[in-house]
Amino acid sequence: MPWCGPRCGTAPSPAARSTGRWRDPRRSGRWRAMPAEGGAGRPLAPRRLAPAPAARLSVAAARERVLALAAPVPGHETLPLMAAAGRVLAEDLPAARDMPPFDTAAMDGFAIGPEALDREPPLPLRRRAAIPPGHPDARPLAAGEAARVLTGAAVPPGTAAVIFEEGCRLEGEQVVLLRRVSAGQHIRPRGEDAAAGTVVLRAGRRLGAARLGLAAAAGAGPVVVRRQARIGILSTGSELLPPGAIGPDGRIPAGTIPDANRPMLRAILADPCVALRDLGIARDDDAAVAACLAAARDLDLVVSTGSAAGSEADRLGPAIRALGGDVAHLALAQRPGKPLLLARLGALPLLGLAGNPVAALVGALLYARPLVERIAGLAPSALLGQPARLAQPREAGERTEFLPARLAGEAAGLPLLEVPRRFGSARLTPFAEADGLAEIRPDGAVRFHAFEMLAGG
Ligand SMILES: Nc1nc2c(c(=O)[nH]1)N[C@H]1C(S)=C(S)[C@@H](COP(=O)(O)OP(=O)(O)OC[C@H]3O[C@@H](n4cnc5c(N)ncnc54)[C@H](O)[C@@H]3O)O[C@H]1N2
Ligand code: MOO
Repeated sequence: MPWCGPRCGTAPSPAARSTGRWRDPRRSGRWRAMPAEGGAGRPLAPRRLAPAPAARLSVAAARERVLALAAPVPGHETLPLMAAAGRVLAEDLPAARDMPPFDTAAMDGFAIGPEALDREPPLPLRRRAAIPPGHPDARPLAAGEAARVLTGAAVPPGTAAVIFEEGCRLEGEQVVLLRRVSAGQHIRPRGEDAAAGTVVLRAGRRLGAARLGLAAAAGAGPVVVRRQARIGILSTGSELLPPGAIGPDGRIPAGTIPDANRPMLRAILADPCVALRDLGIARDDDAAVAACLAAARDLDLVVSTGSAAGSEADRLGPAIRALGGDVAHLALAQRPGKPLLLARLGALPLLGLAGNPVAALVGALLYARPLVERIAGLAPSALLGQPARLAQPREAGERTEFLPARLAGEAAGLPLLEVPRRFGSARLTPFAEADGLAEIRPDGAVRFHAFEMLAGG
């Protein structure tokens, strides 16, 4: 199956035009019918908004347009630290205490005083009772004493260094130092990581695992974070059945297909910074679309699939216009996912992805996810990818292609990608074995986008 309908293949050559047939370079040996021109051949849809190829937006330009659709949410909330994993800090976070809060033993061993530093071994010292972590001993170290300390314990006042136990021998009540010790050895001085009051985390940073650990180490209690981005997900199309739903006879009713897009959107947009609202399926009539959008008025964004191309059955755009909103249909220089709808209904922005499931998947990864990140106050993930090679050479198309790709090893230090022989914008089966997307640009450059990097696996 080709990526898309007959209107969006590469342009036929003059020779092909003369025969009325043209060759699809992606299906060697297979021929497709020549696209109808003007009024000849099959009837055209009464109103279609796809601009001419020259007006198609590049992936980078489309991302800019999409990211301009909405700003980061302004609201804040205060959460206990343990509930703030993955959230975005709304205020700078200063250390509540010195880090570490006291001079700390970095080894199991013995705390020694200044008189025992840099001395020729063996050096006998009097052994003092052990200081375990969490049980500080405020008595200063006397001259000639060595206090047993365990890693993480506060060293007693007057400690000049810690010698680890492997460098000592016990003889009755004595500890004999078997090597020279220099000042400060195996001590983590109070405040060496940060002094109390120092800002250790800036507003706007996400509290991922490491930063959450840092916040906890800095003594943070409740933290002020950005409120979650409220995102609605909507499928459009009268042919859709809710995912998992089957007819009473156990079969899918004639003419219907399961909604494959909402589960994908849910998985791609799920994030601690996001509160997702499932807006369900809007049938192809204006009242049904309006009812779904009425349940979305308090959201920060709706991401929909289907109805993006603007045929007469696509009611999303007309329904938004009828409600007083603005709608723009874009055509992108990419495959799949050529049509993209941007809309605004009052304060509510809407991003409409193409309905074919692979187009919806690619659109959600390339456009919806970065926009949701921006709304949540995160930096939108860049579409970097790794330079890669294809195991089987492929002709580049006029548009940037995104194909399911399996990692098949490495060639000249680059990931080697296998792309299935048969794929299309309505075929999800090749993704069963895919590790990510292969991006093939019109100039032939190939990039690999691992699902882990795109949140799409
Ligand atoms: N005359 C033209 N026809 C089409 C063009 C074109 O340029 N001229 N573009 C084709 C391309 S490319 C795409 S992509 C689709 C995009 O159309 P829409 O976004 O308006 O999507 P729909 O028409 O609503 O659906 C397309 C296709 O996808 C199936 N679908 C929709 N939603 C779901 C879902 N949630 N789960 C599973 N499958 C879904 C739907 O049944 C259709 O088969 O338009 C082409 N046509
Ligand atoms: O190629 Mo369409 O744009 O099937 O997604």
